[in-house]
Amino acid sequence: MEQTLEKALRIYFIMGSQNCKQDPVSLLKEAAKAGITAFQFREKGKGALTGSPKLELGKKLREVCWEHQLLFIVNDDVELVDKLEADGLHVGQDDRSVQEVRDEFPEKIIGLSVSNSHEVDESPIELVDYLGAGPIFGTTTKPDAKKPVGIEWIQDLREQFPTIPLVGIGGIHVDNAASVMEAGANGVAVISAITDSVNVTHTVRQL
Ligand SMILES: Cc1ncc(COP(=O)(O)OP(=O)(O)O)c(N)n1
Ligand SMILES: Cc1ncsc1CCOP(=O)(O)O
Ligand SMILES: [Mg+2]
Repeated sequence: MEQTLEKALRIYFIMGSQNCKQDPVSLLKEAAKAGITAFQFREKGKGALTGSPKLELGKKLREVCWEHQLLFIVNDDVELVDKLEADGLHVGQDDRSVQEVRDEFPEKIIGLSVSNSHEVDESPIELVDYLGAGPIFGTTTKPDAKKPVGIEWIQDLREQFPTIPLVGIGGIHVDNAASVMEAGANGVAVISAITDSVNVTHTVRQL
């Protein structure tokens, strides 16, 4: 990966088969051609694949990322990182600890979710490569999401960490993505903005 992580996280598409009304591989291809800059394989929740079907889908999605020089990040599933030769792993506050995953993957990109100051205070931020901040706006995509924190949370994090790569997540769509960037984020992480779009190419370009 030649470009900086900040630039690579600019349009960060997250998805699993459970989010898709169409074939996930075709959807990722279309989004990749339209200009997404990173992808997170998040096969999780109602209807998600497990075991070898999950692995096989992950391989196909990874191929698309390789073809388009997109970052390929795995959500939660530590076991899949090496199996899928992923560029990195995203963990939240209730997942494997940052210290453990950094010990296991010294060279991989590690992203961490932070939703409030307490989580920041309790997290070894110096061990992670980027932060996922949110949910910024209301979302129905993640049923167990915390309460929306607003773009003020991006501003707070940017003030506290002037240089860390930072993406906003949660309820981000074409009409509010600019406000997240203006608050200090390097990128927007989106699921339904793209999976529910009737014109993926147009949506990605607008984002
Ligand atoms: C970029 C990014 N930011 C935040 C999250 C959410 O992670 P987490 O809180 O662990 O929730 P799940 O996605 O695992 O349900 C993310 N996945 N990506
Ligand atoms: C995974 C995740 N983490 C916080 S909100 C969220 C869901 C984001 O989905 P959407 O972009 O559809 O609101
Ligand atoms: Mg998680």
